[in-house]
Amino acid sequence: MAVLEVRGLTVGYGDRPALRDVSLTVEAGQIVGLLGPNGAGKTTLMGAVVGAVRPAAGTVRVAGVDVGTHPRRARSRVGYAEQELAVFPTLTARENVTDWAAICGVPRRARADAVEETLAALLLDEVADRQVRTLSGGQRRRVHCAMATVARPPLLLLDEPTVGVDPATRRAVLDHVRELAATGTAVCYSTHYLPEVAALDAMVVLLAAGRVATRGLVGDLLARYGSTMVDLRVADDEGGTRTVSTALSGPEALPAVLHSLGPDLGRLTGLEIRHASLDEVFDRVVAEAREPADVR
Ligand SMILES: Nc1ncnc2c1ncn2[C@@H]1O[C@H](COP(=O)(O)OP(=O)(O)OP(=O)(O)O)[C@@H](O)[C@H]1O
Repeated sequence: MAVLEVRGLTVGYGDRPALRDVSLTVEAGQIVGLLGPNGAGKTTLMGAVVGAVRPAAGTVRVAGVDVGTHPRRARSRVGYAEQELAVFPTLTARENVTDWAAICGVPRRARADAVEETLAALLLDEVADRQVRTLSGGQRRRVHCAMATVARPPLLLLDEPTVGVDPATRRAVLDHVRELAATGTAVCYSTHYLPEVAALDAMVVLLAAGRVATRGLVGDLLARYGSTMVDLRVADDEGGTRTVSTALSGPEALPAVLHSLGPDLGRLTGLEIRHASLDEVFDRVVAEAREPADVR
């Protein structure tokens, strides 16, 4: 079942388009990784899903409820951790999460268990009784994330939830997201860290300049756009080496690639042929999606 259904969504800020004819669905239990360079429209899309941004065209439905016509009912089905932290600094971590659970309608008898489970999942139990203003940036972000997930909403929107967190915490956030998806939560997860999307085995929706540039599972995208790369290591004047990376269409193209080094060919110290990384695929798709008029 589609928990989030976005159809033909177009949003502008003044006369500046931020989203153009974007459609996507997130099914129950599915994780969609929303990727795209700065300004691609990821936050705007989430804003439209929670009814904070009014579209110029298109529709958004959450669990079958139209955001345009029933914004409150739709909003009550969404847990949203926006990019900006929204935590009460003088309340403890536990109080923040408990109060939010109450606001979201988690019944009183189930509240304490839901709060403790969520705090534990995000490795916050040891700091749960400290005022949030005394916590580190990464801990605060986890409290913010816990507030979005504590009510187990049908749809979870996480906007760059791992910014500034350490590797152990990142793993905890990813595990928590995976567990929620396994119990049927539909997740829309925006990030600039491509390995996270791969670790979540998410369906990638890549936005560029307000449009869906491509979509697919990570493996499919690598197969579709991934090329063979050659890294040429060339000695520089300072006694070090620099690496020149180029896409290689096939073995027969290698002489031409070497030739392109010109006089530097005599300084070649090594070469390696490898598959393109996810980052290189991402750069290529974004570059191909960008229209001349979009370059600013
Ligand atoms: N409140 C606003 N008023 C005017 N323009 C805005 C506003 N919010 C966003 N924009 C513009 O809309 C476009 C999309 O911005 P958005 O924040 O949705 O991108 P993003 O993909 O989330 O970027 P980032 O990766 O930097 O978070 C950008 O060109 C941005 O400058």
